[in-house]
Amino acid sequence: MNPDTELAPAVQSILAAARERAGGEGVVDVDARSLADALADAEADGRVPLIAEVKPTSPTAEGTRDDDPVELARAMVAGGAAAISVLTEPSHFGGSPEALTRIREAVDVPVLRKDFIVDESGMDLVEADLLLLIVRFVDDLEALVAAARERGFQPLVEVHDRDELETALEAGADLIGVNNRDLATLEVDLETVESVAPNVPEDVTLIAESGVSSPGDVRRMREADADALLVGSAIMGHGGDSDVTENTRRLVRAESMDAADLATASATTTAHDGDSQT
Ligand SMILES: O=P(O)(O)OC[C@@H](O)[C@@H](O)c1c[nH]c2ccccc12
Repeated sequence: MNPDTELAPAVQSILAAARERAGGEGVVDVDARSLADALADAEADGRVPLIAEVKPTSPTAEGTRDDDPVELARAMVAGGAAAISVLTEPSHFGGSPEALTRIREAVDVPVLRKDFIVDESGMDLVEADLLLLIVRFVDDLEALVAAARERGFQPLVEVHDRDELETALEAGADLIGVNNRDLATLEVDLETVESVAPNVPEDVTLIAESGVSSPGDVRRMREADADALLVGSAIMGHGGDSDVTENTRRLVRAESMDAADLATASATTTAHDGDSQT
C-alpha cells in the first residue's frame, strides 16, 4: 500500500478508524445475487445500469440525509437502480452494517458493501452480494480477492490509475471500479475513467465511480465504455430533501432521452446544485 502521508487528512482518519474497528466473529457464507444478471436486466430494459448508493453523509458532503436507509434504497430501486451500494463505515459516512442487512432484506437487487476493508476479518462483519476492495488501501490484494470469493462475495476492486488497474488485473479481479475521485486530494475528475478505461480488458466489467451528477455525465461515462455507473451524492441530495426516485430515474434514463428531455434534465440538475453537492 502507498504511504498514508500521500492521502488527504480525512482519508487518513477514515483508515485509522477502519484499522481500529473489530471484524466479524466467524466466517460469513453468502448466497450472492448476481451483479452481472442485474446489469444485463437493466440493459435489456433500456435502463442505464446504475448502482445507486445509500450514503447518509461523507467528508465532502455539505449535509447529512438521515431518512430511513431502507426507504432510500426502495426509492432508488423504484427509480430503476440495477443494484444498491450501502456505506457501512460509521464514523465518517453515517453508515452501519445493520442498515445494509435491513436493506438487503427489503430489496431484491444485489447489494454492495461499501467500506474500507483492510483485512479478512473485516469481511465477516455483515453479509452482502458484493464487497468493495480498494487497491490503494490493501497490502495483499490477491489474498483478499480470494478470501472474498471463498465467502461467496463478488469482489469489486477499486482503482484510480493504470498502475492500480494492473495490480487489480494481476490479482484476478473481473469487476473493476474506476474512482473518479482522487483519494489523495478528494478532487473529482471524470477524465480518470476516460484515461483508464481503454486499458480494461473486454471481459472485465468496468464501473465508473463518483462525480456523476447529470444525464450528460452518465452519457460521457458510457461513451468511455463504462458497463455501469456508481452514483451516490447526486441521488442522495445531501442537505436537502429532493426526491430520490426522481434523482435516480433522471440518470437511469439518460440514454433514452431526446435532446429536449436532456435540456430539461440539465436545467433540473443546475437548480439542484444549490442544495446538493458532489
Ligand atoms: O457520491 P458520488 O460522487 O456519486 O460517489 C459515489 C461513490 O463512488 C463514492 O461514494 C465512493 C467511491 N469509492 C469509495 C470508497 C469508499 C467510500 C466511498 C466511495
